[in-house]
Amino acid sequence: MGRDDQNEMKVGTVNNGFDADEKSNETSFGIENSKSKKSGVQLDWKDLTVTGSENEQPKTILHSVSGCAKPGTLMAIMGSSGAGKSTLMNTLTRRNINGLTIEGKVEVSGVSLGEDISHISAYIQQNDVFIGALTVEEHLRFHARLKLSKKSIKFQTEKVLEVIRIMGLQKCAQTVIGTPGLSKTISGGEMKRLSIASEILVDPPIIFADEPTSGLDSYLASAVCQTLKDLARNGTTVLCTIHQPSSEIFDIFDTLLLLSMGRCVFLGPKNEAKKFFESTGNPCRENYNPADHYIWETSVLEGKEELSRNKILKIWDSFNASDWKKEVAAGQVESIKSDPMVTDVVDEAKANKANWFVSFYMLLWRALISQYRDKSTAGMKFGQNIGTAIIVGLVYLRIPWNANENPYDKTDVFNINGAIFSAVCSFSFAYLFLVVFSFPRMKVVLRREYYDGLYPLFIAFLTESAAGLPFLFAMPFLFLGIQYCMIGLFPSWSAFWAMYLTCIMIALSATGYGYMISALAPTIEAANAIAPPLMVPLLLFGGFFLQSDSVPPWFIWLKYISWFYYGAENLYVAQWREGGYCMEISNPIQGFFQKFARNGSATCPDGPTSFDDCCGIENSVFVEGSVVLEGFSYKEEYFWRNIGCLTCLAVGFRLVAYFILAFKFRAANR
Ligand SMILES: Nc1ncnc2c1ncn2[C@@H]1O[C@H](COP(=O)(O)OP(=O)(O)OP(=O)(O)O)[C@@H](O)[C@H]1O
Repeated sequence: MGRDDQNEMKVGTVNNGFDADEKSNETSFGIENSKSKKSGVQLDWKDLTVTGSENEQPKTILHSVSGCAKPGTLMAIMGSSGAGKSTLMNTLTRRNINGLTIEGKVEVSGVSLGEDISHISAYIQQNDVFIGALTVEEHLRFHARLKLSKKSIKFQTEKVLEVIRIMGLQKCAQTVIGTPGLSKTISGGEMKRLSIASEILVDPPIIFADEPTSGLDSYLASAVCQTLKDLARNGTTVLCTIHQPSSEIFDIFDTLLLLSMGRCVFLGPKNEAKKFFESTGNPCRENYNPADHYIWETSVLEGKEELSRNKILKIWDSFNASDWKKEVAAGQVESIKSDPMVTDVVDEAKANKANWFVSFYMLLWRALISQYRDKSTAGMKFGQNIGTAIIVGLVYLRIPWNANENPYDKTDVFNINGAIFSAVCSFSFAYLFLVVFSFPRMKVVLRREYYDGLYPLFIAFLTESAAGLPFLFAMPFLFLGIQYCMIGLFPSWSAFWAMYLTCIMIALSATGYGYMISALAPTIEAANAIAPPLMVPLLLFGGFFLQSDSVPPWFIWLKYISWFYYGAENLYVAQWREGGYCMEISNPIQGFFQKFARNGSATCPDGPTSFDDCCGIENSVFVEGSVVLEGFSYKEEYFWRNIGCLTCLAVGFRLVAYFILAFKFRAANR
């Protein structure tokens, strides 16, 4: 069978038709039985022993668990809390296994896939994770573009509409998903259905569902399980952990895997479990929910721990000696011959994944939509910038500079330097805090999508940085414009553009540092706590508070990674390289000597005039801006060197941030 045929078959798994053998799917969301079932794959796990550690002592979580799940069946994985359900699911899907030692084999139709199992399976996790700003349909389109990238847009669109119909999401297709706790969201049931919809877009041969009914009412829980059953009926192998299902929901499942104390105490057809428990001397009472009975009988009861453990071990022994166990072993033998179709499906899934360009485009699209829709945050960022500019402007308010009518005087020099210092500080803090929560905030989504193989990490990082650029370019323009009007900075276009370029570079460096902190911090609270102490040393050694020469030698390196150091020098240079100020001289003799001492540097901008008539102010001399720069040891010729250094910082901080993220998201942390 060619790949296209296989694909046609997979795509055609949902069509109009109804299998009379099956129970009516009146509560499902509407997957109808396929006329042509896909061939499907079998999942086997053999002698899985999983060891973790507790109080630095090794702890066996799963004890030689074996089993198989056949195509076309819906398996319930049940057990009391702590029985090992999630560990088994994680081991099978190769997720969240950091710190665990795993022995044994997991095979898909006889092929050991390792981490590639993610290409052939879908994992519907317990917590639904979405970017809240997207609508239901946009979210599915995003997934379709990344997972079915090699298919035409028409195909992707049809697939999206199909899963919307299958999962009964038509009513909320255009509704924004929302963020729990922050904004109005679609309902819990709709979220769960959307999670399933995003996973079945590619029609995976295996579906793992971890507690898909948690938090749903009985009708929705039953509908979700029936939907999984319908997917199974069409040839998918479905495994589902479930907690205390009602008898109606339990009835939907085909097979039961019961875990207790990390041991498989039953695996077989659901209806046979009753016989098995009877055979162990623990029959289920009439009219009692069998699922509750099985869990109760295999739970370690408080106050009767020893008794319960002995009983569970007896049940385990009975199962190991039973025909059901033999059947499991026999079922596994069938799949020992590897099926080459499995590697074809994996290759096809990999080939269908988006390339870097499409991934970048889609992630950028999603990030920009999120920014655009999140009006309150965008408004806050905008308001914070404008507000800061106005406050600094009001504090240092001054009529614009004019060579003849309103030249700077000594107080203006002091104020303007203060204003520039305040601007660099407020600017830096504002931009750093603009991005410092990025990764803790998107960590959950990023983690899930990256480990699902949806896109490479560096693309996610690049788009996160790129999405903020319009803001980074626009805001300094507005900020500087306001400052220019209110503070009366030196009014020349060359000074303005030099300041604008420097402000952009400061913003890029500060955001780079922000991304670094963001990548380091595990939570939003941690990012909030560590950002100021990590920024203050750069501010202190940036040259405002300590002259460069007096920086202690062991802190000297801090100066070189401080954007304050390069940025402030450039802003002062831009302000003072063209202008100057008028200094009143109360004593003409003192003025003469000052002028003489400066070797003629105190002159009027319009040419030499008498020192007592500078800039139209009597008894004053014009002091060139270079004198102000000299006071700070700033040099005009360092302007481009500083821009170069700021560029290195902006890139360098981002690279460090990326490497921190890559370390956190390494394969061993899956
Ligand atoms: N990484 C780990 N290191 C050490 N012990 C672990 C680790 N992961 C899980 N455990 C322990 O293994 C046991 C089984 O955990 P698991 O989460 O698989 O149970 P569960 O059946 O899914 O429980 P629940 O229904 O409450 O989610 C628990 O006692 C748990 O504390």
